[in-house]
Amino acid sequence: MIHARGLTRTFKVNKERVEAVRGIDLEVEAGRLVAFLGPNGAGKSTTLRMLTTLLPPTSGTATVAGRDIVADPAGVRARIGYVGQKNGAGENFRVRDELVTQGRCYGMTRAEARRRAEEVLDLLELRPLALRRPGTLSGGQRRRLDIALGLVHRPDLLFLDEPSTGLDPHSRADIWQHILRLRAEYGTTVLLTTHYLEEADSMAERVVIIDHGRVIADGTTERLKSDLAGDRITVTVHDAQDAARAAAVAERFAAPGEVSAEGTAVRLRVPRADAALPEYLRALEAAGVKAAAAETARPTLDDVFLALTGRTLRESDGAPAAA
Ligand SMILES: Nc1ncnc2c1ncn2[C@@H]1O[C@H](COP(=O)(O)OP(=O)(O)OP(=O)(O)O)[C@@H](O)[C@H]1O
Repeated sequence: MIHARGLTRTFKVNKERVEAVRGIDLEVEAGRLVAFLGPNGAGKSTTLRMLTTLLPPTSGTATVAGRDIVADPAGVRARIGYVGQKNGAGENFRVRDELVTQGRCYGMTRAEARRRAEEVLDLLELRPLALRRPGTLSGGQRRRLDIALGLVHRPDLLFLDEPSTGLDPHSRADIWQHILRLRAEYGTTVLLTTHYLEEADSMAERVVIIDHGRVIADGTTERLKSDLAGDRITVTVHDAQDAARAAAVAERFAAPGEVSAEGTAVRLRVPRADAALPEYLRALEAAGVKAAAAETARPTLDDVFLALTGRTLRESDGAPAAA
């Protein structure tokens, strides 16, 4: 559905060059839900805007929904939906009429556009709001209208730039339910950007982490976590002497840099805690060290970002992008 090779985009601001995107390769198969995750200024929106033909690339090539983004931008646009960060609806029409007008813009007859407007009103649960003006809708309702507008022409591929940013937790969960339903019921391919770690973690099947205009990791959340961050095991023993011995035993299960002892607690990072913990506890017993307590924790995507960059995503948010 998306094949991109070496996409770059440079902006000139006054006399300075801002390298917003520095060479992105991307393959997305039909029916997938992919999240671009990265700090502010990482290049997520710029990449999306190139893939949706809103912005020409400085270099590189891409086909989206089978059409070349440079040679056939109209062909791409006819086959994709794009929901930007800013609201797509105007203020002049009521919700239903906005949808009909959108259909007309895509060349539908009036009757066809009306029929499709009714379908998307149901799809995004907007029917009770059909006669309202967009300006009177709540943030979450308005976002649903934006998504409905992006779906009027039945695109196979939907791009969503920060679909849940600025919404309260309830509305964010609601938007996600709609996105997941689109994919489950209609097989729509969805590529979205987010900087909400927890959302990318729990909702997306594949996460592409972008930093300073480059893809620094790409895979399922499970894979990224076990390959790049690993699970944490914390074992508490009875005194500092035992902790030192437990740390020495831990080095059989984890690399030396992944083991630490502090007071009576020993921490280690391993690819899979469920497999390693029983063995570690047995090895401690064999070494004559008694464990008082043991716990495991799955890594977060922030741990993955930290392992890759030495920074946390939260720290990076709001930091100016490197040029
Ligand atoms: N039109 C523009 N002119 C100049 N610089 C731009 C332009 N658009 C984006 N940039 C710069 O390119 C870099 C990447 O911006 P982009 O919006 O793609 O990041 P992002 O990852 O989407 O960030 P956010 O999460 O804040 O939306 C930033 O340094 C930004 O200031």
